[in-house]
Amino acid sequence: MLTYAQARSAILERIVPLGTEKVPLLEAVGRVVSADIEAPWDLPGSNNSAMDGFAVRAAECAPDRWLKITDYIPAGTASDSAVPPGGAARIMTGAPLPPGADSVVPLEETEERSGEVRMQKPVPAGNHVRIRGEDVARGETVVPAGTVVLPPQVSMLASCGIALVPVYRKPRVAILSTGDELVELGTTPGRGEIVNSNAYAIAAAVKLCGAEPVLIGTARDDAQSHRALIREGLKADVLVTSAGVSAGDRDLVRETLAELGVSEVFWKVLMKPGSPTAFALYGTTPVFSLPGNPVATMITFEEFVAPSLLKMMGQRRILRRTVRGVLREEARKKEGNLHFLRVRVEQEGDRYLATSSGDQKTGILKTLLGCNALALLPEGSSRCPAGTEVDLHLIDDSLLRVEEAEPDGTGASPL
Ligand SMILES: Nc1nc2c(c(=O)[nH]1)N[C@H]1C(S)=C(S)[C@@H](COP(=O)(O)OP(=O)(O)OC[C@H]3O[C@@H](n4cnc5c(N)ncnc54)[C@H](O)[C@@H]3O)O[C@H]1N2
Ligand code: MOO
Repeated sequence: MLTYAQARSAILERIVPLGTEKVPLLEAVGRVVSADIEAPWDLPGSNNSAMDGFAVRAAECAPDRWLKITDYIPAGTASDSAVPPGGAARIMTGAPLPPGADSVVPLEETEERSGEVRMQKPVPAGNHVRIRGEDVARGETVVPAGTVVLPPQVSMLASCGIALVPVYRKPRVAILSTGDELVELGTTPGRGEIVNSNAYAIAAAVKLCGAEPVLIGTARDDAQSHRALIREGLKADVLVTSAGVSAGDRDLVRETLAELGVSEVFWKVLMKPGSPTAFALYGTTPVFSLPGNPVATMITFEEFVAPSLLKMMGQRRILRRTVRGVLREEARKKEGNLHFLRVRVEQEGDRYLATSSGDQKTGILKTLLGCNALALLPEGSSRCPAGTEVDLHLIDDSLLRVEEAEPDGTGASPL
């Protein structure tokens, strides 16, 4: 049986980025640029004013000299008439500097009388002038391949007039539930039945990765139903199945996959929850068979599927931030398996302290809601006393945010 680390490597070394596509600028947000993007023009496109004021010839601006106002250049216009010696052009922020002018004097540093203006202090050449191309030169790479598109990239791409952005494709992830006990959301379960929550949990996690979930339904516990839906699922970029993957006599997922030509890379991992996980490939299409217990489903998604989807989308940061931390209380486990303990981590100075979020049985879902990290209790030990140092996979970023929003929503910084 593979260790968790071996299983994760066995998966990730087989995952390759999907193809690329060009999408409208706003659809590129959060996605990864697949080719270097160059500026088609200089930014700014001309020498222009950084202030509302007067465009002047600096050398003509002796203190107490009145200059004739010869032009008016609001933003959005451009003037070809040169500022004559002894003249000044009224200019607004962003408007191109007229010929002859080499400096701008802000309004508040000037004094005006009918048709004339005087500068209150000496004017250096080049004052408040933005030089053509000083931000970006035409042909310069403004967004390199591999960059995640965030608002600053959007600002730059829009400034460059780039309406279609080359990005890695989002995988379509088929989600297949299995089991006769499942009823759909909206139906009250009868005796022996449960709601198919895994399909929704997996879909939510797929969405948060930036990929596209496709719920393809529930396979009943018979070979024909499994075959039909797995065939359907294999048309997607990724297939994720839930349940039917352990030792039960109605666990049909693995044998149906094999029958349909899907090659298994591994089954079973030395981890808890999640030991019956299987991973297989259909050509290059990854197939993840996750165990059915909802906590095991979520943890194996988090540890195996999420990094794979991110890698397929060209992301370079595919793993959660891992820090070393200390258990506040003793934890017991079975020797031989790596245990993922649901914990709440708090930072005290430069130390991370982890407290169990409650009952750790795989059947207890509640404690997954209350945790912000998974603590990895190593394979070799059976007892981890308080104070044991462990790896912590931080599964939400609340540790990085310090300001709390007020209940009315005020108080939180948007950035
Ligand atoms: N003899 C053995 N029995 C079990 C083993 C084992 O190694 N030998 N492993 C146990 C472990 S660990 C897990 S985890 C489960 C995983 O089993 P399966 O993946 O085959 O899943 P099922 O048995 O079909 O279901 C397990 C559990 O999850 C519930 N479930 C299933 N689908 C959904 C869904 N879509 N939404 C919500 N809940 C779901 C299901 O009702 C069961 O309670 O096997 C142990 N047994
Ligand atoms: O390992 Mo199972 O995945 O405990 O719940």
